[in-house]
Amino acid sequence: MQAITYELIKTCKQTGARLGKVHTPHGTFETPIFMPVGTLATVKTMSPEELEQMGAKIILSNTYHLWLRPGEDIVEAAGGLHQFMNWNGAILTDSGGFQVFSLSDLREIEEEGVHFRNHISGEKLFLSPEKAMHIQNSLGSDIMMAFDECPPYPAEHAYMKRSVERTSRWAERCLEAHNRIDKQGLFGIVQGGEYEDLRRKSAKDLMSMDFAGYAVGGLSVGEPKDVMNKVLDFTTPLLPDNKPRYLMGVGSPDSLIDGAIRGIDMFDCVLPTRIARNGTCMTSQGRLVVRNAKFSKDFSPIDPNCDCHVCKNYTRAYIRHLIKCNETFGFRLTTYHNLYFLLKLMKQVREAIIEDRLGDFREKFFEEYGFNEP
Ligand SMILES: O=c1[nH]cnc2cc3nc(NCc4cccs4)[nH]c3cc12
Ligand SMILES: [Zn+2]
Repeated sequence: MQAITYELIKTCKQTGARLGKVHTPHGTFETPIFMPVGTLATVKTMSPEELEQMGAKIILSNTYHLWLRPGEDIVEAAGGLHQFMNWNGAILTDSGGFQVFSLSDLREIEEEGVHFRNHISGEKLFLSPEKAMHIQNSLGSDIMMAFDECPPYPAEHAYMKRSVERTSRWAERCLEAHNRIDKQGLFGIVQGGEYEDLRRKSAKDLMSMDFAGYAVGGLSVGEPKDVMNKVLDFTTPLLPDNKPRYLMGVGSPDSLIDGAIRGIDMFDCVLPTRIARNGTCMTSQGRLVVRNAKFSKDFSPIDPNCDCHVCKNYTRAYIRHLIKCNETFGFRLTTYHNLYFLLKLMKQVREAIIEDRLGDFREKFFEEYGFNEP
């Protein structure tokens, strides 16, 4: 029995968005959904209890980081990642390829795998499809990602073609190495950059291999938003209706809505937690830099339209004070609110899909948030 199954509930009549359910060994979640990122086995400054309280159902963690520190053997000895970090919801782990390219130098890509330098100790390391699968098996994540190459943006068509062909061969090797079908689901990652012919080839290759779900990779790497939306316009329709579709690394409110409209079910991004730690909050009226002096005597909540625990109990003046004094509690408050804001946004997207009005919702949200698109 597959560990991960997808149930299509409804498609929005106004857009290409769809409401679905993903069943995992650690619970079921509705989609479209946002997944908070917990790279080092913690969603920075949040406790698992707070994540549960705010409605998070699935979080992300990183194979590369946990392999380096504390080591997959220690996580396995703890009984796996869920036990180690005391998180009972679902966990998805990225496979490490992207992190190697975005964090390490001295990278050599070969057919066998990637040689690189540990970005902390400087020692030489090697990661292959088989090794990435072994580490994820030890971590015990519910959803594992195939080992892929995410080429830089932009990339020549010739390079991208060779890269897609190798990523397809690596995907095959990941499937062969994946031996816990009943406990862990494996998603393939579609590459191909902005080239429709290569996206078609990548999707066709991966769909012939029958993964539990499909990610659209190679995006949110510096390309303009209209390029991302164009790639999604011709890529998501290629993917099967009965499997989850995951857009990697996307997390700004406008991109979440535009990705859902184009048929994406799952999103992750470090944005909400990263900007929170420098005192920037997402609100229904746009971004608010709460450390700004103009909020020093502002005793209103971060977002008057937000019903989160932070907005009910704390003021901009107090949070600004904490951030200015570099008090950890201040970062906890901005992080909690930002995550709650995106989780609630996706709940509103799901409601709009049920009522066939996601296009109207987009227009109203964009206008209030201040996105310049009409
Ligand atoms: O093709 C991909 N393959 C596997 N993991 C990814 C993660 C990704 N994360 C982003 N963007 C978000 C970022 C996070 C840090 C720097 S960019 N784009 C991504 C693309 C990929
Ligand atoms: Zn709030």
